[in-house]
Amino acid sequence: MADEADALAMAPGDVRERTEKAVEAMGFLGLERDLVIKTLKRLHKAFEYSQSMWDHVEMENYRMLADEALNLQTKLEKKRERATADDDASERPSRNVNRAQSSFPSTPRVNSYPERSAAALKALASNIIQKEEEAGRKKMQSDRKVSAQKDPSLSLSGRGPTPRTDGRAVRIIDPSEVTAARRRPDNNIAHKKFKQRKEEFKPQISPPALRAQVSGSHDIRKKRQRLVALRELNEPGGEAGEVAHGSDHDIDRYVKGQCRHDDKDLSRGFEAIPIPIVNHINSETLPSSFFYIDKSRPYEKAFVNLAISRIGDDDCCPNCHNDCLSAPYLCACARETGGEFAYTSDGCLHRRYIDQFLRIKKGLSAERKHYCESGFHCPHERHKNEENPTSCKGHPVRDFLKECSSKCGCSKQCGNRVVQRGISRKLEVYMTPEGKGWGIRTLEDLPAGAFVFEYVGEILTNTEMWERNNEIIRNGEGRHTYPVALDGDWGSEANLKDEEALCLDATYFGNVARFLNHRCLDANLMEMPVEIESPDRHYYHVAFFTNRHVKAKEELTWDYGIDFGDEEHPIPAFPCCCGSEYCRGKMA
Ligand SMILES: C[S@@+](CC[C@H](N)C(=O)[O-])C[C@H]1O[C@@H](n2cnc3c(N)ncnc32)[C@H](O)[C@@H]1O
Repeated sequence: MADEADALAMAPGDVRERTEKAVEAMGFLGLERDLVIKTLKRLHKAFEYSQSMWDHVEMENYRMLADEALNLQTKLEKKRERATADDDASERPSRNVNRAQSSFPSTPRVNSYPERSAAALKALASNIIQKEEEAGRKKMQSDRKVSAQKDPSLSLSGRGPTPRTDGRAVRIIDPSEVTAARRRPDNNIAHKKFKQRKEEFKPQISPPALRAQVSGSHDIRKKRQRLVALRELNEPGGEAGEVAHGSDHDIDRYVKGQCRHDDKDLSRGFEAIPIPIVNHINSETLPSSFFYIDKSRPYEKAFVNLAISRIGDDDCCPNCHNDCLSAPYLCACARETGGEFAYTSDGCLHRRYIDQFLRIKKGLSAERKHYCESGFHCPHERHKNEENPTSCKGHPVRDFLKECSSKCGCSKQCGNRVVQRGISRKLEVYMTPEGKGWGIRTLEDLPAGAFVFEYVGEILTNTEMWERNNEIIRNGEGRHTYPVALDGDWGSEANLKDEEALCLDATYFGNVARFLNHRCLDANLMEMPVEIESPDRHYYHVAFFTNRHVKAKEELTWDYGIDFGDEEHPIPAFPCCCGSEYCRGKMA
């Protein structure tokens, strides 16, 4: 029974349901969904991602959540006010995280809800946790006394809380102690506001009805649904139990969807060919915080304009039929690639692109570079040291591939539509034996120039990406994000703002390319920028092609272009174990 209750608390469906209930309850107070989700994340973190957070959140009609949401609202309002003031004072907001943190003014605010810092919230949570543990210990001691009287061999004296299979300690909650620990003086504004709003709702919803709506814990039907969901999650490949190790992103994840990886097909049928997941090395499973998507999507603020009206008559071939490659004339879509299509009739990238790539890699051809016009406004450089930015080190000039698009008259099978048709090669995600974590290998021989996959992820502005990285640094998670800058055209834009420059991040949402490992210099894949829907090259596709023949079962690799010696980079590079004779990132 105890196990069942425990497992119930960990079921992702349960977390999602509880999140929704909390959002709904706060909606009655006029608190917005985004704010509530953010607050839940803060609480989640403050409770060290323990599922016991939910018990506290749901107590007393979500009183704690209402308090914290109002705290956060005040904080965000203050931040917005400050940002507006800063905007007036200077044109560009600060990007240096460390400085931004330390220079946060702490001016008291009049007529606002008292603000609580993350540290204070953490202190509050640890106070509650301590109380719980104390209560748990007391309860265990008394339980032990009873059990010892019944069966002396069950005595666990001196061992502390019972370890769970997931490594976290079980906390036995005594609600009366917890409530006492959280009780606040009567002049608690949030509580008053909450009570007042509850009064306002009285005519429409009686307190028991509200309670049923916001909690559902007494609703037998809901309980049964939870149990069914739990049973499903306990099937092989399910992720029951993983939630206990969740991060800040968990709540987002449960709001956005569930991540259950199917060992038979990572893509859940979204790709034409299934992508199996195999692990013959250890017992690790794929990260549950990763969700497979087959097409890139903007995260929040990225401006991606794919309007048909932006495709000019010169950028498409409306008069073509079937296959542009076998037409007796060269259509407009070949003009972009120098009057020749980029693909051969067997669907591979033309040899000239591979040769050019290899020449550049081997240093035989000078890499052409674009330099940001004003030098010091390079998005790559300016965040490193805002006070004293380094000048633009140049962006490689990329030869874009251009595929036929929605305004072209050819068919989906046209030879100039390779990347947009998606993955067509047999691939496998597997646990690498060299300690690189998961990797990708091909299950079939691939000729040179074969399209393998594109890099799919969330489309973020540079600002959003830095915020995401900084959050990871602040949380001391020691994790990496997996962004790829869409910098193919940065060099041609003067004063490109961080709010406009884009990148793809596949850390949480992405396709199989997210498991592509790095190899120094002699990797077998090369990346190519591809223009499909948008001729402006602000947003484009990053496609991977083989640069040589690759044998079945070989790992697919890419040279990330990491500068392993870059000490200014806020996230240290991983010690490389690519095994290449040209390795630049080996540990000493
Ligand atoms: C894009 S992910 C690739 C998938 C990753 N291996 C995984 O298990 O999720 C990049 C991360 O993989 C690991 N990695 C990639 N190439 C590596 C290499 N050559 N040596 C060691 N670790 C590597 C690093 O941890 C890096 O941050």
